[in-house]
Order: sequence, then structure tokens, then C-alpha cells
Amino acid sequence: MRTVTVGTRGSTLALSQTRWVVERLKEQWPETEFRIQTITTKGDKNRASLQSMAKAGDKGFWIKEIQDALLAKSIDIAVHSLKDLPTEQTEGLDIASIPKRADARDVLVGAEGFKSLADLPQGARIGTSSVRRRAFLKAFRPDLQVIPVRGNIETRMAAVASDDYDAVILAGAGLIRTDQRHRADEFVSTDILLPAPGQGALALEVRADDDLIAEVAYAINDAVTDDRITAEREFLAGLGAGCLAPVGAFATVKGDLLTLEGWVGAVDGSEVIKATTSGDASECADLGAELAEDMLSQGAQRLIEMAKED
Ligand SMILES: NCc1[nH]cc(CCC(=O)O)c1CC(=O)O
Repeated sequence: MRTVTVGTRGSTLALSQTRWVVERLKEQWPETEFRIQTITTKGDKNRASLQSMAKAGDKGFWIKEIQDALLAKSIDIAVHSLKDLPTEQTEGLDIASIPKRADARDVLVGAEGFKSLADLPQGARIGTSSVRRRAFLKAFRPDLQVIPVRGNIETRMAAVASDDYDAVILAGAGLIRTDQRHRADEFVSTDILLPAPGQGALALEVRADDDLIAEVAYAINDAVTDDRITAEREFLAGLGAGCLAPVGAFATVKGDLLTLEGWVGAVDGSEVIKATTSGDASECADLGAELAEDMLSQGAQRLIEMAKED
């Protein structure tokens, strides 16, 4: 029986979510052998300059080396955090499968006694390097001080134990997938922090001409997650924005009805443009594109440009 090589980054989160994927794949393909290969990316090597790479338009800093390994056939399937994957599809590659999404919300991890965003003391110091979180946090509570905290989940969790932060904000899915759900003090309501497009979801990327591998990956596709993510990413693409923009998007599905909410914020929280649309889930891509147009006509472009100059 052939062996399928699954590639990912070497971080705790990347490995945990790839093990999760491989377990699901094994259930579907018990005769196939899967092995995991870790790959170092530019983002792993050079965290300090992430923001400058983003400004230079280098969107693929978490994934470029992994995509190269796919194209070179040293791996067969790449597992990515969907929110890190640029909206433009890479030549020669396809997203073959989007497994069931974990909780998309951001979580608050507080220092001793700090258990919810609403109850934090005046002027509390919140760690996050995401412009989206900064914009929406400042809009919710202008008194909060938002302080950058870079690094992987471990580094950001350690920041709470230091005296420099009262709380940090992370993607809940990161804690869930590394068996640390209990460390989340609050799953922040999407009325306060709208998640990043694709947050909490994974993407299985394959070579576009490898039908056999695509079929292997597709066995764990989740149709509802797929529709939600398609709407959110079309919205992001329609805005002409990337994963480092102050943009939130969150789609939900009830029966055949998909509802998509989008926010674009000023980095200082002085303004947040919000809009919602809904329609048949089969129209998910059009719903995303329409919402982007709606928000561009309301001035979203100016806020996105403002964040790049920040
Ligand atoms: N940008 C880094 C990144 N990419 C995916 C996740 C978390 C898992 C996910 O959203 O699927 C994180 C960390 C974070 O935002 O806290």
C-alpha cells in the first residue's frame, strides 16, 4: 500500500492539527499509511520582521516552503491554518478539502483574577499583535492598552504569567487543538470580536493534477464549513485585503440559509464598519463578494489603507 506524506510547520499547533487531520484520514482510509513531515517556513525563521514582510506584500510567509515541497513532490498533502492561506490560489495547487471547523472565536486568557473582557480594570494591558483584534478591542473599550506580543502559542501564554500583560487574546481553536481549552477564561462573543476569515478552520492543499491524493483528502471535507469559509474568504478577497488587515468575517449556516457578517475597523478603534447579508448557502461565494462591495461603498478601503500605514 502506498504511503501519503503530510507536510506542515513544526510548531506545536501545526503538529497537533496535522495529527488530528491524519487521524481523521486514517479512519477513512485504513489501508493507507500516512506519515507527517515538518517544514520550516520564513515565518518560523524570522518572526521579528513579519509585519515588514506583510507590508512588502509577501503574503505567503507561513506557507511558501510548504507549497514548494508539494510542487517538488516531497510531500503529498499540506495542512495549513486556513486563515494564514492567501486568498489567491497558487498555480499548480488546489485546496482539496476543508475539514470540520473548530470554534472560530477568539479567547481571553487573563492573569490571576482577570476572567472577562468586560470586567477587566480600567486601562488593562492586553497582549495581541493582530490589527484586527486591536481595532475591535479599542472600539469595544477605548481605555484598554493594546500591547504587541509576538510568537507562537507558548510564548503568548507565557506573556500572561509575566508582569507585562493583564491578558492576551488568542484564537480559541489554537488552544482547543493543543488540548488547552481549559486555559481560556472567556470565549469572546462575536458581538465584540468578529473572528478572522477562516479562523478555526484547516485547509488540505494538494497538487492540482493529483486526483488520487485529492480524493484521499476530500474524504474529510465538511460541506458546511466549506460554504462558511468560501463566503468569508470571498469577502476578504473582494476587499482586496489579506490576513493582516483589520477585517473580521463570520458566516453561520442554518438549514440552507447562510448569514455572513463582516467588519472592517480603524486600527485605533475610532470606527468600525459593519454589514450583514444572507442567502442560500449554495450562493456562498456571491454573498461574500456582494458584502465586500457593500462595505467598499461605505468606505472600508480607507480603513484598510490606514492599517497599512500604521
Ligand atoms: N496567525 C497565526 C495563527 N494562525 C492560526 C492560528 C490559530 C488557529 C486558527 O485560527 O485556526 C493562529 C494563532 C492565533 O491567531 O492565535
